[in-house]
Amino acid sequence: MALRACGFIVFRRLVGSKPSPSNIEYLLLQTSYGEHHWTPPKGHVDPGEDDLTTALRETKEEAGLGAEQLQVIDGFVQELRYEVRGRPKEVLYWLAELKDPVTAVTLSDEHQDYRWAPLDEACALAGYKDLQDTLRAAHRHLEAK
Ligand SMILES: Nc1nc2c(ncn2[C@@H]2O[C@H](COP(=O)(O)OP(=O)(O)OP(=O)(O)OP(=O)(O)OC[C@H]3O[C@@H](n4cnc5c(=O)[nH]c(N)nc54)[C@H](O)[C@@H]3O)[C@@H](O)[C@H]2O)c(=O)[nH]1
Repeated sequence: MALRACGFIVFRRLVGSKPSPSNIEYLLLQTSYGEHHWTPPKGHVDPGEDDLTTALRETKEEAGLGAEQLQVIDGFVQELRYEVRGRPKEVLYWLAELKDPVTAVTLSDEHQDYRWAPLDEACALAGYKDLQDTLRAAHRHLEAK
């Protein structure tokens, strides 16, 4: 059976700026283990847990951002499929805006750094083409709104 993880592409709009896609920054977290790769907050689905509940729980655990601080954006969810140590993995990402853009991010031991990055920088940090495509799809979704 495939590993399954769920998370949120969290974005914020810069303070004092007009609502425009060019003023958007995406949150990426850098793991404190392995290759120190960067991803949005996400993690494995616990047995019996609903996918969206996992995404919210992991975002709280890994970034300190709770459901009350996030506005989930309608009509966006993306599924990534890749292999981890020879096993297939599925990752579902929803999209959410941090309501108060100056809210502090609080990391857990799983991550050593975080970055609020505009689209191009976020894609450069993400590295993986499927995650880059997902970030770009999220950006297009926000531009179209
Ligand atoms: N010491 C140690 N401990 C680890 C390690 N590994 C895990 N732990 C432990 O597990 C806990 C994490 O538990 P959760 O938070 O619930 O899970 P996730 O958030 O799902 O986190 P993971 O890190 O398991 O999974 P991925 O992010 O998926 O990375 C796995 C590999 O997939 C590649 N990869 C990553 N992203 C993409 C992508 O978007 N696209 C593509 N194409 N490829 C991608 C990349 O090659 C990467 O190396 C930690 O607390 C540790 O205890 C490790 O290497 N060393």
